[in-house]
Amino acid sequence: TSTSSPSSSLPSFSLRWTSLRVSNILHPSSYTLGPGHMLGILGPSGSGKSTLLTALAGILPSNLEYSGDVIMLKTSGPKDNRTDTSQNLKVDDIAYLSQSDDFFNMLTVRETLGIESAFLNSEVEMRQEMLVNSLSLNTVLDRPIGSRSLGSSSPGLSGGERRRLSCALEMLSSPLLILSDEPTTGLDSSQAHKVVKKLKEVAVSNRIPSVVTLHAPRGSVYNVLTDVLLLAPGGEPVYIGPAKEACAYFNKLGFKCRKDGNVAEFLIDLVSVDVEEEEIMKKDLERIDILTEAFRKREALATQNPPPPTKTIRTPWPRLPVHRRIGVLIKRSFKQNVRDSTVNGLRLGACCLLSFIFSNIFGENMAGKPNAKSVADRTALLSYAVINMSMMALMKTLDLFGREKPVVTRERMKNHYGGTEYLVAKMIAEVPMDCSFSVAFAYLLKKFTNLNISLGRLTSTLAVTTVVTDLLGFAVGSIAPDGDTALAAGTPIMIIYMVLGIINPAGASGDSESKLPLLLRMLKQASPIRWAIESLCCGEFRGMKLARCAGRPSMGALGLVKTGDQVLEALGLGEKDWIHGIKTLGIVGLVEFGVASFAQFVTQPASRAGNRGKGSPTKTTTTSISQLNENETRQPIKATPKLNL
Ligand SMILES: Nc1ncnc2c1ncn2[C@@H]1O[C@H](COP(=O)(O)OP(=O)(O)OP(=O)(O)O)[C@@H](O)[C@H]1O
Repeated sequence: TSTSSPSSSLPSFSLRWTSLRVSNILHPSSYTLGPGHMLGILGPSGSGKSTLLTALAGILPSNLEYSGDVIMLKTSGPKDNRTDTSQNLKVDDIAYLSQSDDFFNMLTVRETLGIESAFLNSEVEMRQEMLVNSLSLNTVLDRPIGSRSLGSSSPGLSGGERRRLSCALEMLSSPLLILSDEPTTGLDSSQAHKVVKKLKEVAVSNRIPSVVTLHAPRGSVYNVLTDVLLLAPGGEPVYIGPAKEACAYFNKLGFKCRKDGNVAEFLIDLVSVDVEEEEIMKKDLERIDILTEAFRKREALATQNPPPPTKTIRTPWPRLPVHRRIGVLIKRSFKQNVRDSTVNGLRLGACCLLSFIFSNIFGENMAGKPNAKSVADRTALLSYAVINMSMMALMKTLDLFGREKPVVTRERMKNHYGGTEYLVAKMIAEVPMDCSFSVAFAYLLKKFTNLNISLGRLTSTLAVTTVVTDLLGFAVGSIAPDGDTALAAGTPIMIIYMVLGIINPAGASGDSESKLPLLLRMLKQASPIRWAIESLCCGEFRGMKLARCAGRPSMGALGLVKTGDQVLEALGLGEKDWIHGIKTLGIVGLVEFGVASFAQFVTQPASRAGNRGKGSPTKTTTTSISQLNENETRQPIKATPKLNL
């Protein structure tokens, strides 16, 4: 394929891969896809279409081994003397449209596009308008995206509209390469044609290559393609070349394509295996063997003449300044949080209901002047208050974190912002709202019961506890690979913190901690629940005078105490005060934030190696994917596998 743009003096880009192979999933292929060209990867389900796409994007899962080179060729210079230079293919050069469409569901289409434009820090309004028009998103611009999960109360956009929005988001930047995985999923034939045509138009107007995987394209979609790669089961390529020459190629091998038939259907049929009937299956396998053998011969010839090495300069997108990046993130998180009226309503309702229930259960002994009989109830009430606020904050944070993860990963792959920036923005946007629930709960609790602790201390302790538990959620969410794992891990962590943090007024004794194994002692030190309860107990009992009670107190030795200080002594908190608990809670929160930031850094998506960034053009040395990763442990590819049917 020619790599130079025939008429323009503007630079054009081509994608070249050589002997690209992935574990035993994808067998080697080499190709150069020219500017404005669109390659369709066709093949039956499981033949490795998506795997090839992720290999080209450089975002293969870490358990897969790969070899081969992928480079971008830049053709530039005056019309009569154009030269090819090669450059690293970085994730942030690529528009990658994955199979799933993930968004912040409380935002509208317009807001979602606006946020992507803001991160791109460039004049993209015109492009945005053009994309909205050509992808027919005008009618849904001000609609919230909503959630497509079963039974969702806000279904929002249809599957096809979400697909077109994903497409628009990826096209907003000026990518050097467009990769789209099944862009036509969920679209009717006219919309599917529209989307593929739009992708091709962007490729043509930007003079860049584009690759799409297609499961079963219609004739109209196939006609948009300029090039085709046909994969057989087991990831065996059987054809790669111009779309218009595919029929002639197979005709030559003895497989006739009907002139009036759908070429895509003919190609897919060539590599399909009917496993229901043994005779037909045998024939199908024989045909595929012939095709793969012919392809391997062609591939061997092609790799005998490797392309010459070249040099390059690349111009990265300037990144937004850090304060503006955080500003955009805060705005988005805030909107996502505030607009979730169902969840917010439920949280407020839970605060009211629980304060009412707690005060009814524990409030009876607390009426009138404080006495020894109320000590256990006061301790239990404060403990449940802490547990309630912590649990609510953690569950909400983990749930939101999990839902945001795919979007954040995608954006961080494009190097829009760093993990710590995301965490800081989330804290600023979400913590005030979370704390407002703590304030409401503390106010109601104080109002309904005869707690001794001041409203200020009760409110601030519960608010700090909420912040620290939010941070715990950030840490767990950052370490866990997805939302489900985070939720599954978060609950037992919280229960451990609860068990270790709760003070049992009947059995409390200061020296019991030293008898615990080291791990449990460490966990006890890290338990926000422990420090919050200790702090509240100090605030409640320090300086309290206990009146004689009429009935017999049920808490053993605690029944004999006369002052709050004696209670604290008995609870093992003799030396401690309210401020000590709050300070330690703050330290726990800082450690959790450190863990979350570190986990975000360690799990940084592939674009960390990219050099987009400081606002000015950057020079890079020429390196192919295989060289870039030479420090990584790459095991040799195993022997050619059998067909994986
Ligand atoms: N990370 C992985 N580890 C192991 N095997 C994998 C991994 N990713 C994909 N595979 C396997 O590789 C094969 C090809 O998967 P891939 O998703 O690329 O197929 P596909 O052609 O895109 O399928 P579909 O059209 O159904 O999306 C499948 O058998 C799949 O199970």
